[in-house]
Amino acid sequence: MTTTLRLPAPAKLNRLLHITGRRADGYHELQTLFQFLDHGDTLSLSPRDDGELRLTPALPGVAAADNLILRAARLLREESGCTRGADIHLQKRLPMGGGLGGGSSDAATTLLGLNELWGLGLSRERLAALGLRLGADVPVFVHGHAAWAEGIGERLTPVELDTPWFVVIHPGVSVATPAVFNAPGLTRHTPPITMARALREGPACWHNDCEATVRELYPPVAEALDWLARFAPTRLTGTGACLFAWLTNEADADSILRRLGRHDWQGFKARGCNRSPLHAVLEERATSAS
Ligand SMILES: C[C@](O)(CO)[C@H](O)COP(=O)(O)OP(=O)(O)OC[C@H]1O[C@@H](n2ccc(N)nc2=O)[C@H](O)[C@@H]1O
Ligand SMILES: Nc1ncnc2c1ncn2[C@@H]1O[C@H](COP(=O)(O)OP(=O)(O)OP(=O)(O)O)[C@@H](O)[C@H]1O
Repeated sequence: MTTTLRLPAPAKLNRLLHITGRRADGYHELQTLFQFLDHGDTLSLSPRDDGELRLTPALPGVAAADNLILRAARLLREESGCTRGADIHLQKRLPMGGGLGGGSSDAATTLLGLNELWGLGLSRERLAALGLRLGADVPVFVHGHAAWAEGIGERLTPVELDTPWFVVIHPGVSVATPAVFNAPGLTRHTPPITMARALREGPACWHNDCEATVRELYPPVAEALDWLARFAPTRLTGTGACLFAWLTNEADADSILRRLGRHDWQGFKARGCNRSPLHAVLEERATSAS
């Protein structure tokens, strides 16, 4: 019987994103608070004995060789010496270039899922280090806990945040992360704050340093930010294009979504989670197997 692992690849939000410097290699030093959503992509993974790695369906505009799922699978094989293959099916829900970390989350789910399916036994630390070679956002998805992050986003301290309802809007444009980080006008020198202060003061001291640049480069994002802020406090996630507002109850989220009514904007509601839905599924599996 073939084992198929069906695993979530949740979205993340950057509840704040402060840029505090730029390294010699061009990457930016940041401070951010990552939190997961109970909404995301789903991957189904089954082993193949002929060594082939197959992914369906193809993602529009992404060559198979560049797909982070296949890159993660190949990296894991190179590092472990494993020669097995896999069939991977991706149910994509997260918009690409949305700031929700969809590609990074798919990569992390692939690393954890194939580690289990192929019986490799690599530690979370080792998988996170491999993930960092694929993207700055991959390690938090591998570790699976809401986190205060520094460095380029890889130095993680687990935190417990409030878990409100969120309304997330995608304003119909795709933002290229490098275009934002390379913009001359980007704020790059926000004074660092301590994690203790960020947690003590809460959203009053949380902002996203990419917002001004993204507003300028992508006017539909600016329009959506202004619209959503009429109802509740609103921020950009990552480098956009998605933005989110937080609400104390689900009914308020529903009420905002009913007013959305624009065909070029897509919106959804989701609950914030401090533990990744991926890790919840993997731990449930481990418990029921023991
Ligand atoms: C903005 C965030 O989403 C916040 O969580 C991430 O820092 C971006 O993470 P990511 O999409 O995994 O980004 P990567 O694929 O590693 O980098 C894409 C490009 O963004 C820029 N980049 C990214 C992360 C970072 N800390 N500094 C950067 O300058 C670099 O030009 C890099 O070539
Ligand atoms: N499996 C994948 N899913 C999504 N994008 C992928 C995948 N593989 C490669 N990519 C490429 O990575 C780019 C960034 O995708 P992603 O969905 O992670 O963006 P994002 O949400 O803006 O990420 P971040 O918040 O980490 O900046 C896409 O535009 C696409 O070209």
